[in-house]
Amino acid sequence: MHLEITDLYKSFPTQQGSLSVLEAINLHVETGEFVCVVGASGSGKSTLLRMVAGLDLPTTGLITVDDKTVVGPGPDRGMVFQRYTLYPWMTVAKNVEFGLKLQGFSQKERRDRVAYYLDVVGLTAFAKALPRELSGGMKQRVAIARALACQPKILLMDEPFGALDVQTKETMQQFLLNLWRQTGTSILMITHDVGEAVFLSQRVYVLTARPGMVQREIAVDLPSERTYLVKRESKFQQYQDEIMDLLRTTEAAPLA
Ligand SMILES: Nc1ncnc2c1ncn2[C@@H]1O[C@H](COP(=O)(O)OP(=O)(O)OP(=O)(O)O)[C@@H](O)[C@H]1O
Repeated sequence: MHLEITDLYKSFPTQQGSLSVLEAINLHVETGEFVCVVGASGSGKSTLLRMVAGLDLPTTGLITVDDKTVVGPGPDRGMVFQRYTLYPWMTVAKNVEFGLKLQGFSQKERRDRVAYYLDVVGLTAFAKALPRELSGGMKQRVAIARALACQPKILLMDEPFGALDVQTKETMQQFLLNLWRQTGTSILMITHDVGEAVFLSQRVYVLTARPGMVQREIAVDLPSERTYLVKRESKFQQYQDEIMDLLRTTEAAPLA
């Protein structure tokens, strides 16, 4: 898997004229990498991820996955959003199965994959539960299982733990890190939580405030087997401080 974003610009038409949101973005993710993009609110992080998902198109520039240009959504990219996007009337198992049905997998293949990925996220016992019976963290685990069930080449995550309380968030970060190590999935995640980015990723792209440009690319040289204890190490703190300082140095351009 090779995701490449080349010279990407994105602007939106507004009543005051064109609003430039992203400029000159160059970014890549390789097989099995965990990469985070951090930036201030409004720096275009969600817009960037939506374009990688094929839900919106760049104004200029190119996004490719394995040399194929992204022109719309596809099963090679799985998406997990901040807000729970489960179908409330479907059981956990049916939610995970949904994308597989759309893709025309046989009943047996669907059953096998649902069982496998519910096990991966530790929710086998909740297969028949409805989303309203689950905690926030559990709902996000279902959303992750649903995305993984289609066996995408890359998982795209938009602030997946942004709506969770601090403790659940920490549990989910550890869960995601273990899952990433077990499955070898490539992950591109956006977050405004700097500590989360350092804890999870191998590389971090730091965006400037709007318009978002890549201000710095930072390789996180911490062991890949991490627990919360790594957050107490001085190296972790140094990465966190470096990124926070970068974020402080830029201010958003005026809206008009
Ligand atoms: N469809 C749209 N039309 C016009 N402007 C838009 C549209 N989508 C996003 N924007 C603007 O683009 C800018 C970037 O938005 P985006 O949601 O990508 O930022 P973000 O970095 O993800 O922010 P946050 O961290 O607050 O979620 C914002 O100023 C937003 O108002």
